[in-house]
Amino acid sequence: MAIQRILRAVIMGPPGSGKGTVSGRIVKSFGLAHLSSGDLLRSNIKSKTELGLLMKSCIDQGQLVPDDVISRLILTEMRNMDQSSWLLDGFPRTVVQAESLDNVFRVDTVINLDVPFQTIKQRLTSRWVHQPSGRVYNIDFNPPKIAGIDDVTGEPLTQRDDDTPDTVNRRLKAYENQTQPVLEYYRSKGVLETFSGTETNKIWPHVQAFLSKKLLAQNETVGEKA
Ligand SMILES: Nc1nc2c(ncn2[C@@H]2O[C@H](COP(=O)(O)OP(=O)(O)O)[C@@H](O)[C@H]2O)c(=O)[nH]1
Ligand SMILES: Nc1ncnc2c1ncn2[C@@H]1O[C@H](COP(=O)(O)OP(=O)(O)O)[C@@H](O)[C@H]1O
Repeated sequence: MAIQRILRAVIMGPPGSGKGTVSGRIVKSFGLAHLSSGDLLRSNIKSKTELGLLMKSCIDQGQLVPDDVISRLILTEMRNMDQSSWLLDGFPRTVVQAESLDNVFRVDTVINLDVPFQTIKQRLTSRWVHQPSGRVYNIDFNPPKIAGIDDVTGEPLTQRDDDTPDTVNRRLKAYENQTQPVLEYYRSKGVLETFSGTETNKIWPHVQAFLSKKLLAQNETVGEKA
C-alpha cells in the first residue's frame, strides 16, 4: 500500500516481545522507514565509536543507557526523516525520552506488544541475529535455512551479549520500572494501541489490520497539515 500522508509510529513492548520481528513485517507491508535504537547502539559498538565503547558496559549489564545520549543519537538520526513515514523501535523507553521526542515530532500511534515475561525469557536465549542488517532469527520460531548463517547474505549469525538469563532479568526490571510509565504517558495522549498475546503470528494480523485502517483513515484526510 502506498502511503500518501506521513505516519509517525512507535513500537513498544518488553525486551523479546517481538518488536524487531513485527517491525520487519510492518516495513514490508507498509513501507515505513524503520529506526531501531538497539541496532543503532550495536552498530556504534561494532564500529568502536567513542559513544559505542562508553555504552557497551551499560548495555551488557542490562541497564538503559542515559536519556541524553540516546535522545541525541536518535534525534540526530531522524533529522532527515521529517518528510517520511517512520516506525521507531526501542525509543522512547523513558518518559524523559518521550518528552524529548514530543518536542520535535508528533507521534500518531504507539503499537504496544503485550507479551508475558515468562514467554519472553524462553525466546531470548534462543535468539540469533545478523548484526549488520538487524535481521533476527530464533532456533524454535524462525530458524535460518542453514544453522548459524543469515538467509540473505550468507554471513554468520551471532548471539547478543545481553541475551543471557541474568541480563534478561535485569532488562525486564528496567522495563517495569522505567518503560512501563511511558505506556501511561501515551495512553493519556490517546495514541496507545495494545496487542496482547504469546505468539507473533497471532498478534501480527491484528497489527496489520489496525495499521491498514489507520492509514486509510489518514489518507482520507489528505490535505490537512501533516
Ligand atoms: N517462539 C517464538 N519466538 C518468537 C516469536 N516472535 C518472535 N520470536 C523470537 O523471539 C526473539 C525476540 O524477538 P524480537 O523481534 O527480536 O524482539 P524485540 O527484542 O522486542 O525486538 C527473536 O529470536 C524472535 O525470532 C513467537 O511468536 N514465538
Ligand atoms: N531508548 C533507549 N534508552 C536507553 N537504552 C536503550 C534504548 N534503546 C536501547 N537501549 C539499550 O540497548 C539495549 C538493547 O535494546 P534493544 O535492541 O531495543 O533490545 P530489546 O528490546 O531486546 O531489549 C537495551 O537493553 C538498553 O541497554
